[in-house]
Amino acid sequence: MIDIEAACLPVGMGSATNLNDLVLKLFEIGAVKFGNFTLKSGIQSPVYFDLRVIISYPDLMIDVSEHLYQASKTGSTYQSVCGVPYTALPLATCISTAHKFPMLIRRKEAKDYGTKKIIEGHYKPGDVCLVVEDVVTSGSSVLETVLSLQQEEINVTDAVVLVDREQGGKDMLKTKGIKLHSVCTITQILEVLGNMGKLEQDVINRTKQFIHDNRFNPNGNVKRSPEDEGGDRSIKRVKRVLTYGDRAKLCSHSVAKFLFTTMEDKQTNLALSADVTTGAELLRLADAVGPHICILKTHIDIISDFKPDLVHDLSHLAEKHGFLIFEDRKFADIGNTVKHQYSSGVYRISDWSHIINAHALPGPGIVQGLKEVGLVKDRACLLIAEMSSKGNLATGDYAKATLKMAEEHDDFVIGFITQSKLSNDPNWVHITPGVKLTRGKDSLGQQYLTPREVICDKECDIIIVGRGITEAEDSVVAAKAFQEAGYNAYLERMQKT
Ligand SMILES: O=c1ccn([C@@H]2O[C@H](COP(=O)(O)O)[C@@H](O)[C@H]2O)c(=O)[nH]1
Repeated sequence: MIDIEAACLPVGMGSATNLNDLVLKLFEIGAVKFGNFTLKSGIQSPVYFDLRVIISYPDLMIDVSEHLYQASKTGSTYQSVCGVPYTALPLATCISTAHKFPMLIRRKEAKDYGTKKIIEGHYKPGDVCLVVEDVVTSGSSVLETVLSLQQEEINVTDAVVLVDREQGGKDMLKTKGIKLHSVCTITQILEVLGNMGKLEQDVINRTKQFIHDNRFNPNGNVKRSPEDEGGDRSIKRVKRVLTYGDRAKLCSHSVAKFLFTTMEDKQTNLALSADVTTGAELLRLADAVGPHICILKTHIDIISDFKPDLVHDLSHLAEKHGFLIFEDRKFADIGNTVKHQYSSGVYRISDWSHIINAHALPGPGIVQGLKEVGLVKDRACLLIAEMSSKGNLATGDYAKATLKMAEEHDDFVIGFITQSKLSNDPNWVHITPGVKLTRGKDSLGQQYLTPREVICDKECDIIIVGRGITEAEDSVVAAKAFQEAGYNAYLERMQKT
């Protein structure tokens, strides 16, 4: 066990430079830039941190990691140190080797659907780990690493970051019981560079204003500035038609990003609802129709001969053809129960299904429960806002309340099962079941719209088609027809908007 207060500097390692020199050096090597930058959220920012470049300057690496180490000295005792992948990995390594701290590595993705470990290194339940990060904005990256560690019963009480952008990350982490220590804040950087005459006053003012206007609340959502909320009507907003590809670039969730990219690349907004009852039939259909779809939707509990091999083989087909798997489980219980239903039992859904869905009916606890399982595995959730069946009770303000719930969990929820578009925010994916080439209904209340009605008129993104394909004489021919109808409707909508 290492007491961080008691740990001494290794021989040959000098004390770190002062903060002013460190900030100046970061500025000089372009690790801190001022100008006009488009962040991954699509937001224009006057400041950008690219701390990856530090690895090209070994002396600076030692200096930065020593500052991190000093900032983390809080009297707490840690058994290990773990960097948030990827930029903070070498920094954690420097701290580890300089101060003889055992290191842990968190894999960014659990390969082979959870069979490989997420945390590498030796540890035991109850160990306390210090998390290291380069820049904190909303705090979500630190939290992802914390959640992975906690899944292995490793405790995290403190995290240390080189730059706190002061956009709400510290407060968010505090709500999760994590104390965030920083080497410097963006305010300090502006002050140091301003005093050294490296920045014009208007750049400093613009940056301060940006930080003020783009704070995240503890749920990870940006608190909108007055202009964004329409407070200043004199600011004109240019409406731009966003393609699936544009939206892929805007999305912060990896599953939504992959989905929009796939839709653009494969020219398909078709999800196949593979409602067949044997494993062989499911695999045959997935392999045959795979080139034409972006999602394969399953009801795994209707497979009469289910064996774990089935989802393993299905996952291979998903990789081969480039589609996502969506288990249409429609979770509808309290948070604690859905956690078990999602992670364990016969189907172990979270191990293989990229997307799941849930009813909003039980309240936010259901999303929180699912998220505790799915977030660390990079999984995504859809909330069921509207249903296709006649006489369903999801009416009135239900969809609006569902949207609000999704907004509070937008690190895990990527969109909706719905019959119409709920929001203009391009991050949300709107997915619609109940689709055939002609309008109609079945004998048990299912109601069908056409691809054009769904994509062009209702402005949804993806059509879900089941029996229109599975009961067709030739499922591939039918899938191609739906792919064409769905994608043409999208192109028509692009022309129209
Ligand atoms: O509101 C909803 C939600 C889910 N579904 C599911 O979609 C498919 C539709 O199959 P079809 O054969 O195309 O009717 C099915 O798996 C449902 O469980 C839905 O239809 N409506």
